[in-house]
Amino acid sequence: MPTSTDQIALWDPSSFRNQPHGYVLLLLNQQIKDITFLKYLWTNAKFRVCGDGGGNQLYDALDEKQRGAYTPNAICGDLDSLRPEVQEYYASVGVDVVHDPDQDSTDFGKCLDYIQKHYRPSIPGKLVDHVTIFVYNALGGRMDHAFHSIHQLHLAISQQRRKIFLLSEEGITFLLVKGENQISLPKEVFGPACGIIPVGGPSVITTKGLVWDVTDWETTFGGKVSTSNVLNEEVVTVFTTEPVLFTVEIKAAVF
Ligand SMILES: Nc1ncnc2c1ncn2[C@@H]1O[C@H](COP(=O)(O)OP(=O)(O)OP(=O)(O)O)[C@@H](O)[C@H]1O
Ligand SMILES: Cc1ncc(C[n+]2csc(CCO)c2C)c(N)n1
Repeated sequence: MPTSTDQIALWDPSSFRNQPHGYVLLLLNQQIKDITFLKYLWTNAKFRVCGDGGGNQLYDALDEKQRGAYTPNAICGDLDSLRPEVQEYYASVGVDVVHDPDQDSTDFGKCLDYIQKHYRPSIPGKLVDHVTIFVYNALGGRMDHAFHSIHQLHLAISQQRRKIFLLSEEGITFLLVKGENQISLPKEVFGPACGIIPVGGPSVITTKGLVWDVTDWETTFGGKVSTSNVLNEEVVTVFTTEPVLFTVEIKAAVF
């Protein structure tokens, strides 16, 4: 869940740049396109987990000299993708390698369970009531995996203590909740292109801060969907009757 004040859900997708109480970085199994971006995310994160073959991707993206500076807290999954030499290396440097053979749940889900069990966000003198998780490389590969990632965003709404952002070098995607959402989108980080996608079924939305704003606009697949929209302000407000996906480009200059 986002931070909320008086029923307004507040979203800060640029918090991967610097977050006072830290965030969790979850690395999935897709090729790392830009290691500079991953290193940037890594440095600001407080806790890092790889989903199964995500461990191979990390291992392969770094040379021997750099590898020791980028060791995750854990690698979790059914471990059918993690190569033996990669597993051996990370186990030997103290990474918690967790094998869960269950074939009714995904490595992504197993990683979220691990994070819930092992990571408590903290900030001195302040109550932190949710965990922010940036998931790197959750979209854009196999379509069933991409939809599973979107499914995890829906699960996170009912699991109120979790706020998940799916991000890559290209953009960031997250699920807006029913009601009013206020999204902070600094223009040096995001844009111009964005979209609002009714992944959970028909919804009625009202927006403020976009070039093509809409009012009481029914959105549904087969009806109308706002893609190729453009940011017009640094704070965008979306009122929605059902959860809808918000997606926005990240500027390469950020990292
Ligand atoms: N091509 C991809 N696109 C998007 N996400 C991916 C892709 N490949 C893997 N993932 C994510 O990374 C996690 C770990 O991937 P890995 O390939 O190790 O899993 P897997 O258990 O072998 O997958 P499966 O059995 O579904 O093929 C997956 O649970 C999935 O969330
Ligand atoms: C209805 C149904 N569909 C697919 C799977 C397969 N499956 C889902 S998660 C998972 C593990 C992937 O690492 C596997 C193999 C299932 N069990 N039940």
